[in-house]
This record gives sequence, C-alpha cells and structure tokens, in this order.
Amino acid sequence: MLGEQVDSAEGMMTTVILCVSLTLAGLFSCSLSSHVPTSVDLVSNLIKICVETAVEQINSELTVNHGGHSAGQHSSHGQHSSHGKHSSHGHQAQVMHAPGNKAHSGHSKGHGHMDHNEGGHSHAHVRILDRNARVIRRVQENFRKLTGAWPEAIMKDEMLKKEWRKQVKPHCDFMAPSFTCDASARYRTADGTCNNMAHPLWGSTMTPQTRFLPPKYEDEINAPRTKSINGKPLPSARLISNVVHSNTGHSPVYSKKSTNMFMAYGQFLDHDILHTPVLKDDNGKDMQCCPLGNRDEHCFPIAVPLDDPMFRGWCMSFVRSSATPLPNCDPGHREQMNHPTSYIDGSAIYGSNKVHQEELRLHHHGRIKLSASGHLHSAPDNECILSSPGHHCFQSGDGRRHVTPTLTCLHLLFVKEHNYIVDTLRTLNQHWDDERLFQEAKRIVSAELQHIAFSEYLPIVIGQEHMDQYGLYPTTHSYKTVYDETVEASTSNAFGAAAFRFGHSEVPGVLAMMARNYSLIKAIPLHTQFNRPDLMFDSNGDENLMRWMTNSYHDRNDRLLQDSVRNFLFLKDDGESFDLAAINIQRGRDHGLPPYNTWRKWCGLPTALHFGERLGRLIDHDQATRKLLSKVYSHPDDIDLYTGGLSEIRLPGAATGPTFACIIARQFKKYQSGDRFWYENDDAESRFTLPQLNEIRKTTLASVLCKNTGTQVTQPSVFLANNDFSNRKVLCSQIPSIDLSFWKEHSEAGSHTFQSPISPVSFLNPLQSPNSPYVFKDVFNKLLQNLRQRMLVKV
Ligand code: HEM
Ligand SMILES: [Ca+2]
Repeated sequence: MLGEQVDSAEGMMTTVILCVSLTLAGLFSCSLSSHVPTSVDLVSNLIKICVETAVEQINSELTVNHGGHSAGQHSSHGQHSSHGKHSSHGHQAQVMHAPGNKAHSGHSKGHGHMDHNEGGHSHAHVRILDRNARVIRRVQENFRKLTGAWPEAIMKDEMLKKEWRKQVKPHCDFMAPSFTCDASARYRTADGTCNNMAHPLWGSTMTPQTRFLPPKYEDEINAPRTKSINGKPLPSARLISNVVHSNTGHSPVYSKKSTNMFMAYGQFLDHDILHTPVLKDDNGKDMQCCPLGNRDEHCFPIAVPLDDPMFRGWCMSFVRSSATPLPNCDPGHREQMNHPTSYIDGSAIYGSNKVHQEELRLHHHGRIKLSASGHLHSAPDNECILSSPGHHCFQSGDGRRHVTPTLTCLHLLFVKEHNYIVDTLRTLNQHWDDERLFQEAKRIVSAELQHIAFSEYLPIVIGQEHMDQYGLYPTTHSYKTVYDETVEASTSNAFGAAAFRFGHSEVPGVLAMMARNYSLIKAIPLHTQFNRPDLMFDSNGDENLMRWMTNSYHDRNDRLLQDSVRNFLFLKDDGESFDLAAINIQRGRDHGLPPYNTWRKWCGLPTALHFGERLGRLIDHDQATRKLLSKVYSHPDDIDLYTGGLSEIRLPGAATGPTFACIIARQFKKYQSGDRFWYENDDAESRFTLPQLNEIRKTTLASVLCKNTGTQVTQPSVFLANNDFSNRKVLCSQIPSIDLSFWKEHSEAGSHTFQSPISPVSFLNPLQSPNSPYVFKDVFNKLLQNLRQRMLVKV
C-alpha cells in the first residue's frame, strides 16, 4: 500500500528532500510538522506539495501564455439545488491578465462557431472546470513523479484517498454540492439534477461524459493518441478524410429511403443530449491552434498534407475539448464534459439551467417567448451571422441553434408546439398559473420528444433487429416499467465523439425550399448558410424549408461526406474553412477513444487482423474500403472508431453498420432505463395517466408539423420517403394527434387528478412495431387514392 510506503523511512526521506529542494527552488514554502511526522502528516504534506506546485506551475503558464485565469483557490457551484435554482458558492476565479498579452486577440479562427449565449455564465463555468481539471492533472503528475503512484493506487488506499480529497477539494469543490432532492417532484429540474435520487448529478448539466470503455490516451492520462501500434505516427486526420471520406468531384448519392428531415432531426436530437464545450480565447472567440507544434495544452492541430487539394499551410486549427474534474476531484484520466442535460428532455428548447430557462420564458400563460412576427425571440447580434437589415439572431435552449437552417426551423417548430400545448391546456384548466402551464407543457413536449426518438427516429438508425435485441421499441399499451436506478443515463464519450456522428454523412450539399404545390422555390448551397438565420426570414421560410426536408432524400449513409462539410465547413469570407470528417477523427483521438477494433470486441463482433482478404479481415467493410483503409493505416488496430464505424456496410434496414448500431443502441438503452421521468414509466409521482400516455403515443413529427405550420398535407412518417403506399401523403386532419382534453383537471386547483380514464380509440403507430397493422391504410384508403403521389425532388 502506498500509505505504508510513504510511512517507511525512505518515503519520509524523499518527502523531506523534495520539500527542501522545492523550497530552495522557490516554488513554494514548505513546513513539515515540527513533531515526528505520522504517515498521515507525510501524505498530507506530500499532496500539499503537489497541489501547491501544480497551482504555481499553472499560474505561471497561464501568465506567460495567455494572461488567463489564475489556478488559485476558486470554486463555483454550477450545479443547482433540487428546485433548479442557480447557485454560486465560494470564490470566483481570480483573473490575472499578463501585461501586454496579445495572444488570441481579435481573430476568430477556430471552427467558426458563433458566440453562444447558453444562459447563465456557462463559458466561465467551462473555464473553471477546465482549469480545475488541469490542476488535478498536474497534482497527479507531480505525485507520480514523487512516488511513482498511478491514480488507481491513490484510489485504492483509503487514507491516501481521504487526504487527496481533502487537499484537492478546495480547487474543485463545485463538484460536491449538497442536495436535497424532492422525491415527490412531479417535474424534472431544468438542469437534470435529482433525476436519480441516489446520484443527483447523474445526467445533469456540465457533468463528465461517461465511458463504456476506459480511454486510450498516449500517456494513459491526458495526451491524445498519436502513435500507431508499431510506434510510427498515426496518419493525419485530414489525410484519412481525403482518402476514405472524400466525395470531391463526384455527384452525391442519395438515400433511397429516408428524408432530409431524418437528417435534421438527428442533429436536433443530438443537441438535446450532448454538447462538448471547447475553450474560447480571452475575447470569447475560437482559439487559434496553428501552426503545427503549438504547445498550448488546449491545442491539437490537424496536419494538412502538402498536396492537399483544398487546404494550404500544413495546419488546420483544432482546439481540444475542455476537460472536467471527476466527482470528488479524484485522480484519473482526462474526461470531457457535457453541457446540456443528457436526458431526452427538450433541453435544447428549454435550456439546461434555471437561469437560462427563465430567460426563454415569457412568464405569462406558460409560454415561451417568440418575436412579434412569430420567429424565435431575438438574441444579441454577435450570436449569428447577420447579412440583411431586419434580420436577427435567435434565442433557444442550445447555443448551436444557428448552425444550419434545417436545425433552426426544428427549434422554432418545438417552441410553437410548446405554446400550442400551453394555450390548449389553459382553455381546459383556467385556474392553472403560468408556472403550472409551463411545467405541464414541458413535461408533455419532453414525452413527445422521447416518443418520436424511439418510435420514429431510432428504428431507422439502428434497424429493427437492434431495436428488438435491446428492447427499445416503446410499448403500444400500458406502462413500460424500465426504470433502473443503477443506470446512469449520461451521454457516453464514444457515442458522442464518434458513433452518433454517423449523421454527418447524410448532410446534403444543397438546401432547398418548396412551395405548398411542391414547386421548388430556391436551392442554396449549404455552406453559404452556416450560422445564418436568413432563410427563416423568407416568407413562410420555415414551412417551405421543412416541406423540402420532408420531400427530399438525404445523402446516403456511407463513408463519404459532402464537400459542404468536408471542405467548406464554416467557410469565412477570407476563405478559411474546416473539414468535419477530419475534426471527427481528431476529436476521437482528443477524447482518448479506444480504436475501432477495441469497440468491435466490446460489441461481441470479430476484430480485424489485417487489411487483406483472408480469414481475419475487416468483415464488415467492402473490398474497396478495406483497400482505402490499408492505404492510410498501417495496422487494423490503429483504425479510428469514427472512420472504421462510418465505413462499415450498413445493417439491413439501418443507417449504420454493426459497430455504430451497437454503441448507439446501448446509449439509447441508457436514456430509456436511466431516466426516472421516462414518459412510459409507472412512477407514482410523475407518471402520465394511461389515457394520457395513449395520447402521447399518437405523436408523430408529422402531427407536430401539421399543428404548428401551414402544412396541410404530409406523409405520416416524415422521416421516410412518401414513395410507397403505406407512407403516402394524407391530409393533416387525418394524421392522429395528441388530444389534450385528457389533461383537463377533474378536481380542485393544485390537485393532480385528471379526468377519469375513458379509453381512447386504440392507435398503433405503424413504426412502433414492424408487424403492427397500418391503421391509416384501412381508414383513409379512399382518400389516399385521390391524393396524387408526390415525387421526391432531388436537388
Ligand atoms: C446539418 C449539418 C451538420 C453540421 C454542419 C454539423 C456540424 C457539426 C460540428 C461542427 C460539430 C462539432 C465537431 C467537433 O468540434 O468535434 C458537430 C458535432 C456533432 N454532430 Fe454534427 N453537424 C451536422 C449534422 C449532424 C447530424 C445529422 C448528426 C446526427 C445524426 C450530428 C451529430 C453530431 C454529434 C453527435 C456531434 C458531437 C456533439 C458534441 O460532442 O458536442 N450532426 N457537428
Ligand atoms: Ca437533454
């Protein structure tokens, strides 16, 4: 045991020697107890040495490099109480600006993201977490230099662990707020805390992403993977992108099955469950990490091949995802944080903390703010790119709302859905106040989002077999009692940094708008629209864009990404742009994702031994892809998860191959069974009544579209093309939709009893179960025959 080692004469000597030498070096002033030191004293002093040295080191680095924030004592309880109130305790970070510091000023050269106002002071919080993680990492490194002990050894020794927590805690005590969760709460908190009563932070905002498998960092703790198993450097992420993911010079190939609405919804859903923050510079702009060899801890620039067809100058800037300490400030490897709540709870609409939520609310009749002209409420001008007078940036619960117009219009759609629900509830329950209306509508919208995700979206992503294998289909009757309090629903690293990015291969090169008669209004290259709200200001812009989204195929799920995102991502006037495929690969390395073969094994799939054709080959890749992979990688064990997974042959009826389908299925299982407020749950305090649940089961994205836009005709499943009989277009009035009269309160104000259950006409969503009968088919057969089949437009 390490404690015993330190207790030994040798350990004591080392401590004293170090103490003296570090004091002499002027790093800190060391005073060991005057009495004969006990093992606790020694360990305590040893850790103290390491902590103080770490703080000094970081402060001097920050002063030299950035004039950034001091690593001194600070803490910020970014977590919230059980009532979701924002609280901030302890000292604020001290800011020590170095005189004359010019680093990173003025220019915004990172990934071109706009300034994100995510409510509260989220970026300050990211900075604090990142610095605290850095302090802990340094303490850990120092401790290892002194004692040779790895984090595991510290955690196994009770005395050492206790001392560690005591000494390091002042540098990151935001991780241990005290909670009084209300077990009888009917509503989720804004920040996701208190969902799991035993672990109130699970799945909540700004907590570490979880891992299915331990990370693979080059130094075991922090440094990205850069070396092949044969010791040579790994291929550059941009080179892999050029060889394996490039479609440059070729026409796009479209899916034969699903629509651009399926693509867009994937991004919208992703933003409910994940955002990994990266650090900004002192001016709140993207950090610049070029040229190669930049030694800033936050930088991991991508090497651009000399003969690159698009990018010049050897280097693409890449900022590492911010780090976050582990709970209790325990030692361990680098972890990345998740900004939104991990639960599928509409946090992209409602915000992920109370402060932000309050900003978004109108505080009148339960509504969310919209502009007078029916757009999302305005946000400061620096949060998007404005090019026309009269246009404005938008507010919403997630900072990335402007990234593409296809995403922005889904934000608007669900704000309208919220307001539609509150307005209806208000007519039913006139005694409900603003708060009650808001919370009830939020609860219903969250349930709708969960239902759409699991009944309409996910089956197309992973296929029926995985849906069945993991028990992911929603039930068609009664409750589904799947809640398991031992399951942590937090978003996992490999899911977010690789598998769920499968959708990037669906992204089109061109967006379009369609009129009510399905004629094309206009087609616009996607890369001209990043971070711009303009299309939303066209007359009926959102409706016309969504009409195109439901009437056009997305780009096929394959290993290829369109130039819109592979060469022209966030293209600026000065010609600077990024490659999303290269970023995804680099992100995986930055996050320490184990490579492809390790995940194959975890999924129970055969691993590859070579790139050839004999036994032991990459069995889920076609021959051409095996060849391309062999051109860049020197061994199958080197293959990055993103590249290996994306280039697999898709499973029958799925948008993903077996490795991504496995990771995505296991992650969605966590969202389903780790959420106490899961909409199908039979939880005494928060469940829906059965009739209400049956109403929620009627929800389809088509019904939400019909209710909240001028759309009059659409196919029942807007994720699927309307090219076969079962999904032909029907009038909106024929698309089942939630009947909110089941929320009419029966008794006194404040009570939670609702109208007695009158069993509604049973409705089976055809997508819930592959074998269920298609009810529209019988009921509306006649009408359908009269509707002309609309051809999908390929732009
Ligand atoms: C519509 C066009 C899209 C654009 C322009 C886009 C762009 C981006 C960018 C720039 C990032 C950050 C990359 C990084 O720095 O690591 C990102 C992350 C991500 N994207 Fe997309 N994306 C799009 C669509 C999609 C779709 C359709 C999906 C899924 C179906 C998706 C899933 C993800 C996921 C899971 C992440 C990781 C998020 C995080 O960890 O913060 N994206 N995307
Ligand atoms: Ca969420």
